[in-house]
Amino acid sequence: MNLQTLVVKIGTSSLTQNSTGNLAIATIAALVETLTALRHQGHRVILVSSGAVGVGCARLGLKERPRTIALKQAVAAVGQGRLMRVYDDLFTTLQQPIAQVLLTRSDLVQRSRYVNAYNTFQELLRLGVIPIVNENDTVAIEELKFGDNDTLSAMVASLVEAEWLFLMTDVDRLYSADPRSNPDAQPITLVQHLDELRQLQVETGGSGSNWGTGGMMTKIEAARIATSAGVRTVITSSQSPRNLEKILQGEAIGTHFAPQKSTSNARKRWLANAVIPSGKLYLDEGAVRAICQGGKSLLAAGILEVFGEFEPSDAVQLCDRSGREIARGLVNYSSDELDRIRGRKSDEIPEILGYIVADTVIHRDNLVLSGSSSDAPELNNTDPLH
Ligand SMILES: Nc1ncnc2c1ncn2[C@@H]1O[C@H](COP(=O)(O)OP(=O)(O)O)[C@@H](O)[C@H]1O
Ligand SMILES: N[C@@H](CCC(=O)OP(=O)(O)O)C(=O)O
Repeated sequence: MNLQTLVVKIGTSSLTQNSTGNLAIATIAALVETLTALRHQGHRVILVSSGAVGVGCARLGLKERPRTIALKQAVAAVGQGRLMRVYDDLFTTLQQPIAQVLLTRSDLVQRSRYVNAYNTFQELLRLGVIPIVNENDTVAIEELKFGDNDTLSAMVASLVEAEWLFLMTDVDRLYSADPRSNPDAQPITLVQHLDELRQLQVETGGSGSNWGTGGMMTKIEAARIATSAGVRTVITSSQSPRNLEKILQGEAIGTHFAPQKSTSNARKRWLANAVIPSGKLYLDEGAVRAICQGGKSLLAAGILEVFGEFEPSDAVQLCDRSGREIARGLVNYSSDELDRIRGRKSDEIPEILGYIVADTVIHRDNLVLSGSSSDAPELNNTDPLH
């Protein structure tokens, strides 16, 4: 059998009972059995588990999700420990070692911490451990949060170069609208490209339970991140974890999102998926063409407008005249400097600024196309991860 890296995400609505918020023990036990079986078959398995806030609420007798950030962070601290205790008891029964990995967005934004997280996951997987990942809710600050575990799981799948991301939830697949409120909603089984969902006018609604967050919206965003990193993504029911094995054997269960051609360059994957842009550059048609079709670096001459405040080495979005993002990259100049040199030739930079940092505003090595990063010509791979 083809041994693969699998990231499995399970949401609060599946881990807890909607009416009481208590743990759904049977679901968790079935999941633990399945993941252990997949491990024994030789697959490398990572579980991204929500539930800290939900379990914390149940433990403290709170009847709804906390609304203030401080309360949510406190409740998550109560719930995370209990959740891990349950997982450890069940996995230990099957002699399967696990590890707790708590991440915040800032752990992936900074390149050195991203590489460090990558190395830690590789060691855990090499040791045969199933890492159980959650957002570090207790310390995550608003601007540096994943905010939902669908996004977190997609970023983890991209980080570890997984073959599969399974988003296990309380519906069996994606529908054209929320099946709870629309009995006529049509099931969607295969999405070759996310543009199809726009054409089908899929409604993503809110969460189906009192405890889940984001509903289908965050799952589709997760599918976008994962598939653009080359990870096949499946939305499937948490009620039948054994289905994961059937899906791996080729059965068409759930909604499948086909992987897109992705860059093999790990640094570019980090740039495309993990960094948070601090600004935006609007480019003229010539610059858009040079970047999208020619695989060229960005020069100051092609920049029309500069938005946001940023420093050299920060990430920015590159947009065409209409504001559509075409690429992301790490700048050689600050926003103040770019405001002064935009639209000007590179040989004019020393005269305008009194110095020159680089001929390019963004070198092609630090640039990745949005959507299908693979369109950019591949470069020599000098990345420490490869
Ligand atoms: N188009 C759709 N197709 C399927 N489910 C949808 C759709 N739009 C909204 N939903 C709702 O999304 C819910 C799952 O999201 P959520 O409660 O956030 O789950 P989780 O806790 O697993 O992340 C479903 O119960 C369903 O009611
Ligand atoms: N980190 C949070 C999970 C937030 C979240 O995304 O929840 P869900 O939509 O149920 O996957 C927790 O453990 O409660």
